[in-house]
Amino acid sequence: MTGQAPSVRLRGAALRFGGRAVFSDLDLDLPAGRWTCLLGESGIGKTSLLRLIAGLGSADETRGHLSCSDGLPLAGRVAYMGQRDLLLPWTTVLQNVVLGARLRGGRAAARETEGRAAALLRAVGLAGREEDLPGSLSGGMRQRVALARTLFEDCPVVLMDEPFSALDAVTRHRLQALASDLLRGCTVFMVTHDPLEALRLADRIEVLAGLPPQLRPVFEPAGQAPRPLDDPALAQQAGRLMIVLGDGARAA
Ligand SMILES: Nc1ncnc2c1ncn2[C@@H]1O[C@H](COP(=O)(O)OP(=O)(O)OP(=O)(O)O)[C@@H](O)[C@H]1O
Repeated sequence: MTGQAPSVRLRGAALRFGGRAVFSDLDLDLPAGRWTCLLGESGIGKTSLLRLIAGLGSADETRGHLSCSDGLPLAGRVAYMGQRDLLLPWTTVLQNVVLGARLRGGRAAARETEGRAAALLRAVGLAGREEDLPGSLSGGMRQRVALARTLFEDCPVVLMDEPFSALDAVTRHRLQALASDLLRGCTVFMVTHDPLEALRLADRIEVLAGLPPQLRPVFEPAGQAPRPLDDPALAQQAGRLMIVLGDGARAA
Protein backbone atom coordinates (compact mmCIF):
# COMPACT_ATOMS: atom_id res chain seq x y z
CA MET A 1 0.00 0.00 0.00
CA THR A 2 1.19 3.51 -0.83
CA GLY A 3 1.35 5.64 2.35
CA GLN A 4 -0.01 5.08 5.84
CA ALA A 5 -3.75 4.54 6.00
CA PRO A 6 -5.57 7.43 7.70
CA SER A 7 -8.79 7.21 9.66
CA VAL A 8 -11.76 8.77 7.90
CA ARG A 9 -14.38 10.89 9.64
CA LEU A 10 -17.72 11.91 8.17
CA ARG A 11 -19.99 14.36 9.96
CA GLY A 12 -23.50 15.56 9.20
CA ALA A 13 -23.89 13.55 6.00
CA ALA A 14 -27.16 14.18 4.20
CA LEU A 15 -28.37 13.15 0.78
CA ARG A 16 -31.54 13.77 -1.25
CA PHE A 17 -32.84 12.43 -4.52
CA GLY A 18 -35.59 14.68 -5.86
CA GLY A 19 -37.56 15.85 -2.85
CA ARG A 20 -36.82 12.67 -0.86
CA ALA A 21 -34.13 12.45 1.83
CA VAL A 22 -32.26 9.12 1.83
CA PHE A 23 -30.60 10.05 5.12
CA SER A 24 -29.79 13.22 7.00
CA ASP A 25 -27.24 14.01 9.66
CA LEU A 26 -25.26 10.77 9.62
CA ASP A 27 -21.92 10.53 11.42
CA LEU A 28 -19.41 7.81 10.57
CA ASP A 29 -15.87 6.99 11.72
CA LEU A 30 -13.66 4.57 9.82
CA PRO A 31 -10.68 3.75 12.07
CA ALA A 32 -7.24 3.75 10.48
CA GLY A 33 -6.08 0.43 9.11
CA ARG A 34 -9.27 -1.36 10.17
CA TRP A 35 -11.95 -3.11 8.14
CA THR A 36 -15.51 -1.79 8.73
CA CYS A 37 -18.52 -3.63 7.27
CA LEU A 38 -21.91 -2.01 6.70
CA LEU A 39 -25.14 -4.01 6.73
CA GLY A 40 -28.71 -2.85 6.31
CA GLU A 41 -31.87 -3.67 4.43
CA SER A 42 -32.11 -3.13 0.69
CA GLY A 43 -32.77 0.49 -0.31
CA ILE A 44 -31.82 2.01 3.08
CA GLY A 45 -28.90 4.01 1.61
CA LYS A 46 -25.70 1.91 1.93
CA THR A 47 -24.52 2.45 -1.66
CA SER A 48 -25.43 6.13 -1.49
CA LEU A 49 -23.29 6.50 1.65
CA LEU A 50 -20.35 4.71 0.06
CA ARG A 51 -20.60 6.85 -3.08
CA LEU A 52 -20.81 10.02 -1.00
CA ILE A 53 -17.51 9.10 0.71
CA ALA A 54 -15.96 8.23 -2.66
CA GLY A 55 -16.98 11.65 -3.98
CA LEU A 56 -19.22 10.06 -6.60
CA GLY A 57 -22.42 11.83 -5.65
CA SER A 58 -25.19 11.64 -8.24
CA ALA A 59 -27.78 12.93 -5.77
CA ASP A 60 -29.58 16.23 -6.19
CA GLU A 61 -28.31 17.43 -2.85
CA THR A 62 -25.31 16.14 -0.89
CA ARG A 63 -23.98 17.53 2.36
CA GLY A 64 -21.45 16.42 4.94
CA HIS A 65 -17.94 17.10 6.12
CA LEU A 66 -15.33 14.49 5.29
CA SER A 67 -11.85 14.56 6.79
CA CYS A 68 -8.83 12.29 7.24
CA SER A 69 -6.73 11.97 10.40
CA ASP A 70 -3.58 13.09 8.57
CA GLY A 71 -5.22 16.32 7.41
CA LEU A 72 -4.78 15.42 3.73
CA PRO A 73 -7.69 15.14 1.32
CA LEU A 74 -9.16 11.70 0.68
CA ALA A 75 -9.37 12.32 -3.06
CA GLY A 76 -6.65 10.56 -5.02
CA ARG A 77 -5.94 7.85 -2.44
CA VAL A 78 -9.20 5.95 -2.33
CA ALA A 79 -10.10 2.86 -4.38
CA TYR A 80 -13.80 2.31 -5.09
CA MET A 81 -15.37 -0.94 -6.21
CA GLY A 82 -19.04 -0.41 -7.04
CA GLN A 83 -21.87 -2.91 -7.45
CA ARG A 84 -21.48 -2.65 -11.22
CA ASP A 85 -18.02 -3.65 -12.40
CA LEU A 86 -17.54 -0.61 -14.70
CA LEU A 87 -15.00 -2.47 -16.84
CA LEU A 88 -14.19 -0.81 -20.15
CA PRO A 89 -15.66 -3.16 -22.76
CA TRP A 90 -13.20 -2.30 -25.55
CA THR A 91 -9.98 -3.14 -23.76
CA THR A 92 -8.57 -6.37 -22.35
CA VAL A 93 -8.96 -7.77 -18.86
CA LEU A 94 -5.30 -6.98 -18.08
CA GLN A 95 -5.59 -3.41 -19.34
CA ASN A 96 -8.72 -2.93 -17.25
CA VAL A 97 -6.79 -3.93 -14.15
CA VAL A 98 -3.92 -1.49 -14.79
CA LEU A 99 -6.13 1.33 -16.08
CA GLY A 100 -6.04 3.50 -12.94
CA ALA A 101 -2.26 3.25 -12.62
CA ARG A 102 -1.85 4.00 -16.34
CA LEU A 103 -4.07 7.07 -16.10
CA ARG A 104 -2.11 8.36 -13.13
CA GLY A 105 1.43 7.41 -14.04
CA GLY A 106 1.65 7.10 -17.82
CA ARG A 107 3.38 4.13 -19.40
CA ALA A 108 6.43 4.14 -17.12
CA ALA A 109 7.42 0.74 -15.74
CA ALA A 110 4.58 -0.82 -17.74
CA ARG A 111 6.12 -4.29 -17.75
CA GLU A 112 6.53 -4.40 -14.00
CA THR A 113 3.02 -3.03 -13.58
CA GLU A 114 1.54 -5.63 -15.89
CA GLY A 115 3.46 -8.39 -14.12
CA ARG A 116 1.79 -7.45 -10.84
CA ALA A 117 -1.60 -7.23 -12.53
CA ALA A 118 -1.13 -10.67 -14.10
CA ALA A 119 -0.21 -12.11 -10.68
CA LEU A 120 -3.41 -10.65 -9.20
CA LEU A 121 -5.47 -12.07 -12.06
CA ARG A 122 -3.92 -15.47 -11.30
CA ALA A 123 -4.79 -15.01 -7.64
CA VAL A 124 -8.46 -14.35 -8.46
CA GLY A 125 -8.53 -17.43 -10.70
CA LEU A 126 -8.33 -15.74 -14.09
CA ALA A 127 -4.95 -16.95 -15.38
CA GLY A 128 -5.08 -17.25 -19.15
CA ARG A 129 -7.90 -14.68 -19.52
CA GLU A 130 -5.61 -11.59 -19.53
CA GLU A 131 -6.13 -10.80 -23.20
CA ASP A 132 -9.88 -11.49 -23.27
CA LEU A 133 -12.40 -8.67 -23.53
CA PRO A 134 -14.75 -8.22 -20.53
CA GLY A 135 -17.77 -9.05 -22.70
CA SER A 136 -16.57 -12.65 -23.02
CA LEU A 137 -16.59 -13.21 -19.23
CA SER A 138 -19.37 -14.30 -16.88
CA GLY A 139 -20.76 -11.88 -14.27
CA GLY A 140 -18.72 -13.51 -11.50
CA MET A 141 -15.55 -13.41 -13.61
CA ARG A 142 -16.10 -9.72 -14.31
CA GLN A 143 -16.54 -9.13 -10.59
CA ARG A 144 -13.20 -10.88 -10.03
CA VAL A 145 -11.53 -8.56 -12.57
CA ALA A 146 -13.02 -5.56 -10.74
CA LEU A 147 -11.70 -6.97 -7.45
CA ALA A 148 -8.23 -7.47 -8.98
CA ARG A 149 -8.34 -3.86 -10.20
CA THR A 150 -9.30 -2.61 -6.73
CA LEU A 151 -6.50 -4.62 -5.07
CA PHE A 152 -4.07 -3.44 -7.76
CA GLU A 153 -4.81 0.22 -6.99
CA ASP A 154 -2.77 -0.09 -3.79
CA CYS A 155 -4.69 2.73 -2.08
CA PRO A 156 -4.69 3.31 1.70
CA VAL A 157 -8.50 3.71 1.75
CA VAL A 158 -10.72 1.14 0.03
CA LEU A 159 -14.50 1.32 -0.44
CA MET A 160 -16.27 -1.80 -1.72
CA ASP A 161 -19.94 -2.43 -2.46
CA GLU A 162 -20.83 -6.14 -2.23
CA PRO A 163 -17.56 -7.19 -3.89
CA PHE A 164 -18.18 -10.94 -3.50
CA SER A 165 -21.93 -11.06 -4.19
CA ALA A 166 -21.78 -12.69 -7.65
CA LEU A 167 -19.36 -15.47 -6.69
CA ASP A 168 -19.99 -19.13 -5.92
CA ALA A 169 -19.48 -20.08 -2.27
CA VAL A 170 -16.01 -21.63 -2.68
CA THR A 171 -14.60 -18.79 -4.80
CA ARG A 172 -16.14 -16.25 -2.43
CA HIS A 173 -14.48 -17.90 0.55
CA ARG A 174 -11.09 -17.94 -1.21
CA LEU A 175 -11.30 -14.34 -2.43
CA GLN A 176 -12.44 -13.06 0.97
CA ALA A 177 -9.20 -14.48 2.38
CA LEU A 178 -7.17 -12.96 -0.46
CA ALA A 179 -8.72 -9.50 0.01
CA SER A 180 -8.31 -9.73 3.79
CA ASP A 181 -4.63 -10.52 3.31
CA LEU A 182 -3.88 -7.94 0.59
CA LEU A 183 -5.81 -5.12 2.25
CA ARG A 184 -4.23 -5.61 5.67
CA GLY A 185 -3.35 -2.17 7.06
CA CYS A 186 -5.78 -0.35 4.75
CA THR A 187 -8.82 1.55 5.99
CA VAL A 188 -11.61 -0.50 4.41
CA PHE A 189 -15.36 0.19 4.27
CA MET A 190 -17.37 -2.62 2.71
CA VAL A 191 -21.11 -2.98 2.12
CA THR A 192 -22.45 -6.51 2.33
CA HIS A 193 -25.82 -8.25 2.73
CA ASP A 194 -24.20 -11.29 4.30
CA PRO A 195 -23.83 -11.23 8.13
CA LEU A 196 -21.40 -14.17 8.02
CA GLU A 197 -19.20 -12.40 5.49
CA ALA A 198 -19.13 -9.33 7.74
CA LEU A 199 -18.27 -11.46 10.77
CA ARG A 200 -15.52 -13.23 8.85
CA LEU A 201 -13.82 -10.07 7.55
CA ALA A 202 -14.65 -7.06 9.73
CA ASP A 203 -12.91 -5.47 12.67
CA ARG A 204 -16.13 -3.48 13.15
CA ILE A 205 -19.67 -3.95 11.93
CA GLU A 206 -22.16 -1.11 11.55
CA VAL A 207 -25.85 -1.40 10.72
CA LEU A 208 -27.76 1.31 8.86
CA ALA A 209 -31.35 1.15 10.06
CA GLY A 210 -34.37 3.10 11.22
CA LEU A 211 -36.37 6.03 9.94
CA PRO A 212 -34.61 8.31 9.30
CA PRO A 213 -31.71 5.85 8.82
CA GLN A 214 -29.01 6.03 11.48
CA LEU A 215 -25.75 4.14 11.85
CA ARG A 216 -25.56 1.72 14.76
CA PRO A 217 -22.17 0.29 15.67
CA VAL A 218 -23.03 -3.27 16.57
CA PHE A 219 -20.12 -5.64 16.74
CA GLU A 220 -16.38 -5.81 17.02
CA PRO A 221 -15.82 -9.51 16.28
CA ALA A 222 -12.99 -11.06 18.29
CA GLY A 223 -9.91 -12.61 16.70
CA GLN A 224 -8.09 -11.82 13.51
CA ALA A 225 -9.75 -11.81 10.08
CA PRO A 226 -10.29 -13.81 7.98
CA ARG A 227 -12.07 -15.86 10.67
CA PRO A 228 -12.85 -19.51 9.98
CA LEU A 229 -16.48 -20.08 9.06
CA ASP A 230 -16.63 -23.27 11.13
CA ASP A 231 -15.95 -21.28 14.33
CA PRO A 232 -19.13 -21.85 16.45
CA ALA A 233 -18.79 -18.28 17.83
CA LEU A 234 -19.36 -16.97 14.32
CA ALA A 235 -22.69 -18.75 13.95
CA GLN A 236 -23.79 -17.44 17.36
CA GLN A 237 -22.83 -13.86 16.46
CA ALA A 238 -24.55 -14.20 13.07
CA GLY A 239 -27.74 -15.08 14.95
CA ARG A 240 -27.42 -11.95 17.12
CA LEU A 241 -26.69 -9.83 14.07
CA MET A 242 -29.80 -11.13 12.29
CA ILE A 243 -31.88 -10.08 15.30
CA VAL A 244 -30.39 -6.55 15.22
CA LEU A 245 -31.04 -6.37 11.45
CA GLY A 246 -34.61 -7.58 11.92
CA ASP A 247 -35.23 -5.05 14.75
CA GLY A 248 -33.82 -2.26 12.55
CA ALA A 249 -36.14 -3.21 9.70
CA ARG A 250 -39.16 -3.31 12.02
CA ALA A 251 -38.26 0.07 13.52
CA ALA A 252 -38.19 1.68 10.04
N1 LIG B 1 -29.73 7.77 -8.96
C1 LIG B 1 -30.80 7.73 -8.16
N2 LIG B 1 -31.91 8.46 -8.42
C2 LIG B 1 -32.97 8.46 -7.58
N3 LIG B 1 -33.02 7.74 -6.44
C3 LIG B 1 -31.94 7.00 -6.13
C4 LIG B 1 -30.78 6.93 -6.97
N4 LIG B 1 -29.87 6.11 -6.38
C5 LIG B 1 -30.45 5.65 -5.25
N5 LIG B 1 -31.67 6.18 -5.09
C6 LIG B 1 -32.59 5.93 -3.97
O1 LIG B 1 -31.89 6.09 -2.76
C7 LIG B 1 -32.29 5.10 -1.81
C8 LIG B 1 -31.07 4.36 -1.30
O2 LIG B 1 -30.49 3.63 -2.38
P1 LIG B 1 -29.14 2.82 -2.18
O3 LIG B 1 -28.76 2.25 -3.50
O4 LIG B 1 -28.15 3.69 -1.51
O5 LIG B 1 -29.62 1.68 -1.17
P2 LIG B 1 -28.84 0.36 -0.67
O6 LIG B 1 -29.03 0.30 0.80
O7 LIG B 1 -27.46 0.37 -1.17
O8 LIG B 1 -29.70 -0.76 -1.40
P3 LIG B 1 -29.26 -2.24 -1.92
O9 LIG B 1 -28.87 -3.00 -0.70
O10 LIG B 1 -30.53 -2.74 -2.54
O11 LIG B 1 -28.14 -2.06 -2.90
C9 LIG B 1 -33.31 4.20 -2.51
O12 LIG B 1 -34.60 4.63 -2.13
C10 LIG B 1 -33.08 4.49 -3.98
O13 LIG B 1 -34.29 4.39 -4.70
